[in-house]
Amino acid sequence: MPGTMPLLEIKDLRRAFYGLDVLRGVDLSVAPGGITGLIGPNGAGKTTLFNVVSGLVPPDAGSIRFDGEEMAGWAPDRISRRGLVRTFQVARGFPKLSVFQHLMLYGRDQPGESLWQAIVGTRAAREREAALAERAWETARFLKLDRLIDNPATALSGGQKKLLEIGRALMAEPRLVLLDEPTAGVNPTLQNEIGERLLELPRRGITVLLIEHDMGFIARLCNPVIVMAEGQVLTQGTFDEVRTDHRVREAYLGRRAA
Ligand SMILES: Nc1ncnc2c1ncn2[C@@H]1O[C@H](COP(=O)(O)OP(=O)(O)OP(=O)(O)O)[C@@H](O)[C@H]1O
Repeated sequence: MPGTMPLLEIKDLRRAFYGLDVLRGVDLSVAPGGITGLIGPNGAGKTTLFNVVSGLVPPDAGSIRFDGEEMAGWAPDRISRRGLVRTFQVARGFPKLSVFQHLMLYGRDQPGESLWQAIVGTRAAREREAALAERAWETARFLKLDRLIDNPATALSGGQKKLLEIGRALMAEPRLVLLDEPTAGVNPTLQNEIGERLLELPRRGITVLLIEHDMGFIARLCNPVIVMAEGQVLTQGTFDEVRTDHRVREAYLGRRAA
């Protein structure tokens, strides 16, 4: 939308590893309220961009403004408390915990909660725990994981694990979620299911930026689509615009030929 302040605005973001320039001056912005796709050939720097934006890897240079606030170089927990949360390509987890426990764990680190209150079991802490449990249930229902809420997370299928990973991000009450390949390795039925859930997020006030290699999924969900290649943003537009852009084709073909 013209005139709308971007929710996320990245300028000239740079990061190298052992002399290899992986992010070579990334400029992009994400408007609030939609699902933006981030695509590009393997090695383009997409996951590294997520790592830097979420605070896992500090940038060498550049600016990351979220909702108008500069957060380049901040620690991950400070960033997520501000409402910018990411998921990982390979869902990480704790083998012994149930779906419910996983969700509760990720809802915890909220402003206003103190460990001391939790230890002494004040009324405020009990109320907070109850509210958190309600949110865990609501999140599980939203993702259709409620039937499985007491199961160990390890017993979930690959696709259900992906849903749980999204659920953990939602427990942090984000305003922006970065999803790294939310449907990689998932069967088509569950992929559709995940897509349907994601389409709901903007209606709940959650903006989405997602990396995906499945172009059908990108076409169905994402507008705009940002294309990265060799550590920079190559172009952006609707899926059809970028699909027919010869520079995008060359970037993909170039990598395959390499
Ligand atoms: N911590 C690191 N140490 C060294 N090199 C790294 C590190 N993180 C990323 N790289 C390198 O950065 C380059 C870009 O990787 P990145 O994973 O960001 O690309 P990508 O676009 O996400 O690719 P894919 O689509 O395959 O996931 C790769 O050459 C990778 O080896």
